[in-house]
Amino acid sequence: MIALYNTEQVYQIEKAWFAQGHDSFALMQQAAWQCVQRIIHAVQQKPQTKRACVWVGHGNNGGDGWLISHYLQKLGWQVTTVVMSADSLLDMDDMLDASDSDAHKAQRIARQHRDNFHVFQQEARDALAVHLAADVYVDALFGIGFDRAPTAQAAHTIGAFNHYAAQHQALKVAIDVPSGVVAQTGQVFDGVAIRADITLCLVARKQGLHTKDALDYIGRVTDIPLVPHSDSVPNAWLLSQAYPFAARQNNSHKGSYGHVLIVGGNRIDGSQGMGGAAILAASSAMAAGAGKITVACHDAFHGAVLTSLPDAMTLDVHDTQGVRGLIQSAQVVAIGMGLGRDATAEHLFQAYVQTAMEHQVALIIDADGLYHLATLDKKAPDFVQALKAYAQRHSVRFTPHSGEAARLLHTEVASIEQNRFAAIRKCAQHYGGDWLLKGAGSLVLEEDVLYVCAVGNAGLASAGMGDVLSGVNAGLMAQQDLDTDQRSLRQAVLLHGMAGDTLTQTDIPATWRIGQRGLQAQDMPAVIRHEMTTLSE
Ligand SMILES: NC(=O)C1=CN([C@@H]2O[C@H](COP(=O)(O)OP(=O)(O)OC[C@H]3O[C@@H](n4cnc5c(N)ncnc54)[C@H](O)[C@@H]3O)[C@@H](O)[C@H]2O)[C@@H](O)CC1
Repeated sequence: MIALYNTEQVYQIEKAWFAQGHDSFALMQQAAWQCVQRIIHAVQQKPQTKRACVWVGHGNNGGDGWLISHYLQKLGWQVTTVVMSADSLLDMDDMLDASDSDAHKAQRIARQHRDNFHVFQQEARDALAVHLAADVYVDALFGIGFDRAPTAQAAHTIGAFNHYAAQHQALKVAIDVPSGVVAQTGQVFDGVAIRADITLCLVARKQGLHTKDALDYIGRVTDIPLVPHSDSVPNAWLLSQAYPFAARQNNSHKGSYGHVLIVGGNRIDGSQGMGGAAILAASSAMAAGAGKITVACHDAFHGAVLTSLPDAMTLDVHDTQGVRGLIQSAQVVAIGMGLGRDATAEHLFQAYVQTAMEHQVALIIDADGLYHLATLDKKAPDFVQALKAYAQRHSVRFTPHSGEAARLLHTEVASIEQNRFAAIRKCAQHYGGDWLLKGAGSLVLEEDVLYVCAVGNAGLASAGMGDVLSGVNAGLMAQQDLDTDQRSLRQAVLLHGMAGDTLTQTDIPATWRIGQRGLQAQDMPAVIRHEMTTLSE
């Protein structure tokens, strides 16, 4: 797994390196030289490619850019350097002094050899355009220092970079982080960021590159580690490879693979029903290998459940005595998918979770279950505290998207989206247990270790996909013969994402292939089964 770092950690790694006596400007030179090597490698199929347009900002990322301009120039490339703002320009008559920043040293070196650059001005953008023909566009405007909404100047420069790079069909190479992407969080403000083909990530892989908006801007990421830092503990890990499954014992029976109880699929009188949520969860739990499934849903949906999944048993979700009895014999209760949000559903949720805790049954709380949990956090804090204490000793998984997480933390969705890494940690601190924060580049916090999921695609953004994920989660958790990793929350998230990717790949048999648009939750269970098989071979 690739280690992911937050920006403070990256600055810390650099600081520790300098504290050992290494020179910071030497590191910048090394960074720039290695970037140049990667750029040359990227265009090796087109040896005639020797025109670059390098856009530089005023921080150290810009320093990298000045040196990249200089080195490419030395290698015989035709280079145009575009400076974001005249404020960062040095007076070349001033002598170099000891207090010169690395970025200034870099600029000085580049300009001493060839004092030729253009300052970007939005008003004079068309006049500049004649100088901007190039095969490679290098983005050295901002790196990890970019931490807020862009100023007008920054936004105009980023916009112009994207515009002219597209006009010249240039390869777009971002140095360290595409400018406009916040390396800490993956956030992009109002779509203003460089759309890179390649991101050359310096020192350590930034956590924000793999989640949220960043996924649309990073292109292919290549690491340039520069300094050894294996002793630094990463903030998160990038998940891309599921664990293989062990073969089943010959001498086993359905009881060996666990009993999943799905509690959801309710219908509130006078409103629409949500039986499909329970059906999707149950089919997916079965596809993930659970031994037995019972679906506790509104009895209006029992026929539909049995039609689509004859292997399941059904029970009325309002039959509290019956459901409580079944909870005792289940390995896992997955509760909330289409459970409804009225007072009766809230009462059922609290009663069933209470019973699961009394009988030490593993829990997955999703969808309307999370809605009730947020309400009970205010209304019945003792219950929520008891669940938190229970989650310290037993497996409890919470699987919100940003909206549900916002409700659970009694805040706005925007504040979750601003920093999903912080939000998932807050959720776990408040409620205990293991967490999945769904969305592009889903985050998983399991046993206090943070992961970012690198599989899955926008096709999974459709109704019912969360129910499928809860089912996969429950199905894996129920199988006691599997080891901890194979039953883990991260394994469920990977399986779900991999199934989505398989369905939308272009190089698979036509019978399986579905595009991202139109991919349906009901397409998933069969492919989840296929992924399980692939992982078992
Ligand atoms: N010597 C070193 O420490 C090394 C640093 N390196 C480079 O240095 C970069 C980090 O440099 P810096 O810390 O100087 O940061 P940056 O160069 O990323 O940007 C810092 C500047 O951007 C401004 N800024 C931040 N957000 C803004 C916004 N929204 N709109 C407009 N201006 C904004 C800041 O006020 C600051 O002036 C790395 O990403 C990497 O590219 C590499 O050269 C490796 C070695």
